[in-house]
Amino acid sequence: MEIDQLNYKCTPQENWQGRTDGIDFTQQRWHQRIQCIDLQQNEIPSVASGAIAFALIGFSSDEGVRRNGGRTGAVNGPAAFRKASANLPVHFNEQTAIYDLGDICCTDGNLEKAQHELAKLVTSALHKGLTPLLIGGGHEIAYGHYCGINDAINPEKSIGIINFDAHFDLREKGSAGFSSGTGFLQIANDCMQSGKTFNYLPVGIQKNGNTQALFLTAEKLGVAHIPAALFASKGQEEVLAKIKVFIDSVDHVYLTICMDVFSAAFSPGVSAPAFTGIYPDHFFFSCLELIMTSGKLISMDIAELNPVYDEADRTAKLTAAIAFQLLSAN
Ligand SMILES: N=CN[C@@H](CCC(=O)O)C(=O)O
Ligand SMILES: [Mn+2]
Ligand SMILES: [Mn+2]
Repeated sequence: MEIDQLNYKCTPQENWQGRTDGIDFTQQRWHQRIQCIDLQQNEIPSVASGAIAFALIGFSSDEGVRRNGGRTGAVNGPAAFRKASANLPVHFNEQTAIYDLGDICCTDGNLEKAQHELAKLVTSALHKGLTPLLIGGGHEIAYGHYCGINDAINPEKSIGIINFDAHFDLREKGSAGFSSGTGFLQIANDCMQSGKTFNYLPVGIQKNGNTQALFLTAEKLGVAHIPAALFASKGQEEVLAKIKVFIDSVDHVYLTICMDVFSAAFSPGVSAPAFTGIYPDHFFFSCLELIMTSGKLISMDIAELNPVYDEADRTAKLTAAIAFQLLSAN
């Protein structure tokens, strides 16, 4: 595929370094399995039908958070993620391939261009039969990611967006332009223009992280959200039931996880920490399980990992643990 070199950085294979217990498959860790592809030299590998392959793609951008007046640093999220996940033990099948396709970068303030390059890469990876896992970067990753999915699928089919996030990210374009807080309103507007239904389920929403105006925008758009408070044990069945009903109502699911959905105790390395956020406990992982086993998950991302504010790498390690779950199901 054509990729603008100004927006692209391949991952050198030697960046995947870690502990080596042995070379037998059962002894391996991620750094021994992940294959880096330089998209300026090589095509995205095709996947044989029936085989499973994931495309790891970084979105190295601070621009959306900067425009949104937040704390920058997520530009180095993809690098922190690779470092934190290199030693993860391999629990996927020997036939499963994981390609690191490198980073789409925004270095010149032109966020729209970087999102466009990201969308093109996502579309190409999906056309080749890969399942993308994107690592941000700010939550401006979502708009580029969605556009790429939308371009890849049969236009008759619907996309449902499940967003684990403390925030709606349904802001109007600000004086600095579109940002990390506007992505889902941009998608809603695109849907409106093309006559598509906007299927959006924000999960883990905090009252103390969103203005009344944002709740009203969600209501006007017909967006039903799952509040963080419902993650308390008495609400858990309802959370699972609501996610299931949403999945049943769409053809494809795009999963996006904003690392600030978690309590700041677990996820301090983000722009806008949620002090009353959800816990990354077994219940959270059972929500992921429900989505992963639906057979509808087309593409996923994890956004807002910001190593500048991380403590003892715990947000990076949590991001890695979520990716581990997402990639180890088969
Ligand atoms: N992607 C983040 N969005 C949040 C950030 C909130 C904040 O910085 O306090 C938002 O715009 O609402
Ligand atoms: Mn967000
Ligand atoms: Mn958020």
